[in-house]
Amino acid sequence: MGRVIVALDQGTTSSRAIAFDLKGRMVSGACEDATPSYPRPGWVEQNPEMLLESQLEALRGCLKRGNIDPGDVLAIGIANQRETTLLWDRQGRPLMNGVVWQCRRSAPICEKLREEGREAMIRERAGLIIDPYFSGTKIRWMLDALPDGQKRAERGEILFGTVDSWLIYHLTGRHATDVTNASRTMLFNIHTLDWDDELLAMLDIPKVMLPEVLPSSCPVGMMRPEFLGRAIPITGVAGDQHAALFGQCCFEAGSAKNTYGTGCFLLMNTGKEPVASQNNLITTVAWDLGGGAQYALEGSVFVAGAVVQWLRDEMGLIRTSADSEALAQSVQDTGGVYMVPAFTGLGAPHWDMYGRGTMVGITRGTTRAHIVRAALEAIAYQSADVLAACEKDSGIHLTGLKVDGGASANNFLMQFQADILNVPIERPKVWETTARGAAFLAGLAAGVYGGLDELRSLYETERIFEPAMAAADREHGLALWGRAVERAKGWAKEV
Ligand SMILES: Nc1ncnc2c1ncn2[C@@H]1O[C@H](COP(=O)(O)OP(=O)(O)O)[C@@H](O)[C@H]1O
Ligand SMILES: O=P(O)(O)OC[C@H](O)CO
Repeated sequence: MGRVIVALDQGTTSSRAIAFDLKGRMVSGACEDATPSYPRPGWVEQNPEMLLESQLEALRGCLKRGNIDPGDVLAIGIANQRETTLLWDRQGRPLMNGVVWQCRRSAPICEKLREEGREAMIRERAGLIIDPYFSGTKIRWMLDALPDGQKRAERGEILFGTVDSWLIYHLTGRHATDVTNASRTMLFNIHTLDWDDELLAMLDIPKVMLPEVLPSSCPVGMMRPEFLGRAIPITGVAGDQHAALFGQCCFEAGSAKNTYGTGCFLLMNTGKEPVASQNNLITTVAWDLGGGAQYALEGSVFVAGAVVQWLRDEMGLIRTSADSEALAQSVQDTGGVYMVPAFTGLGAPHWDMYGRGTMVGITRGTTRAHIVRAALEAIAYQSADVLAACEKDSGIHLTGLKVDGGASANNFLMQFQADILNVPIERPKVWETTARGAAFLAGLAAGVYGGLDELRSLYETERIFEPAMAAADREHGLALWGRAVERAKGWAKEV
């Protein structure tokens, strides 16, 4: 095996390590479960030690499976689930379970921020909407829950980080994050690219607990030799959705990708200036290669592939996630069933933290296949809502959308997505674009790649799904979907 770049992709449900050769081809990979726990309705947690251990296990597995000598690993790049909030002490010991991005526990803190009229200020500085999704209110909740939490944090005894920081801290000893991850905290000013004193004061979060903010492609530190027997440079870090945008080579303003993983994240590159959303999207830092930030508009949908998992694990309607494809194709339509999988509220563009899942239109004739099809269609409808907002905000009409993530393997879903958007869907040969993006970021800083043109030349399309639905059917479907969404809103306040 020749020389490689290894990407660590720490996601919501799995930790993956993937080795790429210098042409960006996957040469080895390993995956370990990173299962979250759900201690109360709407709460989602992860054990920080488990995140680290599963990631290291995946790394070792990837090298072993590919027969890769650690000496041939030129650089490591990290991509991670974003917003998930961890607190640890200066010995690196976690102080409690990590609060996962999907967790709703800080909803009351968000409500208070809304009552205080902070919306416009947060949107202007952080580019974000007030929602428990982002790290800031999670940190507040955690400091309140820990004995003497606030005082200890003020004394510098407690460190905060998203999953990238947690990994970097343990792998290198440095307390650092990158601009993309920082831009998801609600504490970071996306214009100055620095922590924002007013946002910190708003939540009473001591600056001393925050990591140093780095570009997404730069020398981060050396992974200590104790892990693989020799020191290896870490030279790329980005939130997973930003890494996927990069891995999809969406380098120009107006290019966009949608990742179908646990959730669905549609990001559109908007260039060197942040675009303020008028349609309930968020403005985020796409990446910084060291010469300033590139920005993106993002629509985040909380539940996408996770609804398929739920049909499999809780409802027992399918045996594997992949089975959903044939079952959905076994019926002509959903028989009038619409499912809104708002299990953890609704993200963009609705932002209803009290929304909950619903299904409408069930009859005695509704079958398992109808329900599975309705779930897959819901993933596409949610993405359509987000894309419509993206087009309105940017004034750009998309001529194509690149896709990736576990559920993008589903051909029924991809065809339905093309139909409902009326836009061709392009699926790349390398589906692990998140990992590929992290490897590209690391490879640029390590001097493996000469620049963006070289990365572009490595991109290969696997399949294009052309839209084939009549306009009237599309409009009918979207209208009924909109009505179903209205029914899901606010439900947690009723029960
Ligand atoms: N063929 C498929 N059809 C539909 N959903 C799928 C398929 N394969 C995987 N999934 C879903 O995709 C998700 C896993 O995608 P992945 O990109 O690995 O997610 P994450 O990075 O969020 O952990 C799971 O929720 C799974 O249910
Ligand atoms: O773990 P994923 O791939 O579903 O991504 C999670 C997102 O980064 C959350 O914002």
